[in-house]
Amino acid sequence: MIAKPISRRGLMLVLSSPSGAGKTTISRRLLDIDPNITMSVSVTTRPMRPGEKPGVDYYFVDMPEFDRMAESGDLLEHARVFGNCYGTPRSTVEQALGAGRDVLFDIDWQGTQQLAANARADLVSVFVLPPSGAELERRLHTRAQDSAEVIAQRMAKASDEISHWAEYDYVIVNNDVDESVAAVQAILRAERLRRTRQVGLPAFVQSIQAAL
Ligand SMILES: Nc1ncnc2c1ncn2[C@@H]1O[C@H](COP(=O)(O)OP(=O)(O)OP(=O)(O)O)[C@@H](O)[C@H]1O
Ligand SMILES: Nc1nc2c(ncn2[C@@H]2O[C@H](COP(=O)(O)O)[C@@H](O)[C@H]2O)c(=O)[nH]1
Repeated sequence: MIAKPISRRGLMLVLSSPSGAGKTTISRRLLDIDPNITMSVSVTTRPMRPGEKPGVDYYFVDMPEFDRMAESGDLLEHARVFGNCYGTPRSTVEQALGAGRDVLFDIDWQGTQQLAANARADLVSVFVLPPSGAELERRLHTRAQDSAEVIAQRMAKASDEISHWAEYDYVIVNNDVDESVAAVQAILRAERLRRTRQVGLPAFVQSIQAAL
């Protein structure tokens, strides 16, 4: 007889990195191959980039709306990054976790610290490093979505961002996208098997013992 899957708590998988290291690229690939993951779509006051879709890449809001959400507790975490405000809507995350789904976050170190302070047991954090500073700058230019001024501003902040690498559970160097995606999948696989996340284990073990 094949046993029913053991129920488990969903986890919060956070990817952080300096801008341009590849979080979005890795996230999209993970979402394509793993149906158990829900992406947390953030709200932001930053202008929409060419090709971005509202409600898919971000919920684009103005500053008064962002302040209203932050003040009414609608955001699980929020931070100012590169002069704009970003935050994670609470409701999607809570619904997904409640349904035993994993939630993927593309957020910075400030947001990760807030999640760690409020929900450490559910958090799995991964810091994505670029192979080098020169390659990081090349990627920001190749993406061709930000002005030279915005790229210069993000490069100027890269060292500060990277200084938070040691606060994360895992660190990967995004040299090759396939390898990075495989590394994050391996992390996910192990973290899903943690005893404390498998909330259906006591009942399952009891059912085995009862039949012995
Ligand atoms: N391993 C890789 N090798 C080469 N290019 C890559 C790699 N990973 C991502 N890229 C490219 O680098 C650019 C930046 O990637 P991406 O937008 O995923 O970065 P990000 O970390 O999400 O940035 P941001 O924080 O600004 O949102 C994109 O053009 C992407 O195609
Ligand atoms: N603390 C949070 N950081 C966020 C959130 N959404 C995105 N981000 C981070 O902002 C920068 C810039 O993103 P970009 O899309 O403008 O390039 C990047 O480091 C993201 O990880 C959020 O909800 N909270």
